[in-house]
Amino acid sequence: MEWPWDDDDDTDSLFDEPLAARDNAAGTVQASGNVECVVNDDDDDDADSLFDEPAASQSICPSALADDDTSESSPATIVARRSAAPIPGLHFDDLSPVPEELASSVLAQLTTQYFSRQDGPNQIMLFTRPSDSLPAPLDLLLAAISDLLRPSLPKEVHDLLFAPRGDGCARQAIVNRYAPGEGIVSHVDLLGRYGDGIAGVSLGAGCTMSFAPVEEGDGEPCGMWLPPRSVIALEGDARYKWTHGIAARSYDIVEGENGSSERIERGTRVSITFRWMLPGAHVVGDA
Ligand SMILES: O=C(O)CCC(=O)C(=O)O
Ligand SMILES: [Fe+2]
Repeated sequence: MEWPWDDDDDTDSLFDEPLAARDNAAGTVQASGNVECVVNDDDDDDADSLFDEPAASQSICPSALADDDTSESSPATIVARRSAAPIPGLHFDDLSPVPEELASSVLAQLTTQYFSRQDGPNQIMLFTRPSDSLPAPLDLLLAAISDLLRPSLPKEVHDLLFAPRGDGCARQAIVNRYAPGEGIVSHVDLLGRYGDGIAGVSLGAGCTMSFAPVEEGDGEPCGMWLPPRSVIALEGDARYKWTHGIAARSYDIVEGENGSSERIERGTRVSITFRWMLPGAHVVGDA
């Protein structure tokens, strides 16, 4: 079996499509046990980089690009809601956060392992082979959010997100670290790589996630505040017919009490996004 990172000159590379290029994109691969880890960690103009595609669909923006955007029509002036946006397939329950002890322990372990250098990577992609598990902290987090969401999700949605796959699908976890002022360009997660059922956890600081329909007229764009330790799940329309993104700002404007709004300064946020690779999408070339 050949893995995508075995040959990053291959035009069939997993990363030929705009995936997750960030301002400091390059791409080195570290292997640890059964998990492959792609680290996005320095400036690189090399066209053979794993991340050499233009950042059209997903890119993390450096603060210089869009911070301090105060124009009236800018997303900064959209007041983010605190409850789930009315988008079919978007699941969000602010009342069931990841337990504090687990959240701090996972955040500490991820920070030590991947983000210990200030000028180091801000994005880590971890791929398992089908039937293997993720590194321990992420595996624990995944099990915890599966338990947390079980009571509030329809069974078929819970199964889509968490049930072990018999179809050879591999798990992918992407860990993003955002300093205040950084965001991610609005996008739909790659259709040719990832399946349905995406779960995201916010650790450290919160942020506003923006949503907009892919087809104009399918709904109103909106912002949703994701507090620290919250979990969001996207499936169906929310995964396929709506974009999600995070404006590159150092603060958010969020619904307050009694119709008021409040300004919340951003802190460093670490997000973990769990996805399924499509059957066979982890294999490149001849299997
Ligand atoms: O940071 C987040 O919560 C979103 C990350 C994301 O959308 C992605 O990596 O595709
Ligand atoms: Fe995404």
